[in-house]
Amino acid sequence: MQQPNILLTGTPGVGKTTLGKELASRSGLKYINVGDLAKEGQLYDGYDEEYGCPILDEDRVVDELENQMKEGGVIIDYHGCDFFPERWFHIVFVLRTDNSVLYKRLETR
Ligand SMILES: Nc1ncnc2c1ncn2[C@@H]1O[C@H](COP(=O)(O)OP(=O)(O)O)[C@@H](O)[C@H]1O
Repeated sequence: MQQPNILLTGTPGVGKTTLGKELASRSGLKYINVGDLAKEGQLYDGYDEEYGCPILDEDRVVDELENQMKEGGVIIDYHGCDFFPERWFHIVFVLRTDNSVLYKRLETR
């Protein structure tokens, strides 16, 4: 039977990376941080001057991940989710935390 694909999404600082890595180490599933993947492969399409960050090339990210997602057993970590094909995931977790907690966490970034 194919192993599940899991999406962990939610606002930055909410705990996706922490949970994703822990889950991967306990389950043997593969953890993929989309931000890191984009950085490694330079999967960008321009630069956002307003936010001061590169713009993710969503189509190239999807192409890059397609084969692994077909195989299964992948935990995806990303704060966005609207550009991922729905068919990829067996379950989606939207992590949430109190805004005051989040604020303190993001202050240190
Ligand atoms: N369940 C948790 N309880 C307390 N602190 C947490 C928890 N999950 C994550 N953190 C802390 O919050 C910060 C942000 O977590 P991180 O996993 O990097 O979030 P994200 O990947 O969503 O940006 C880190 O300092 C981490 O140690």
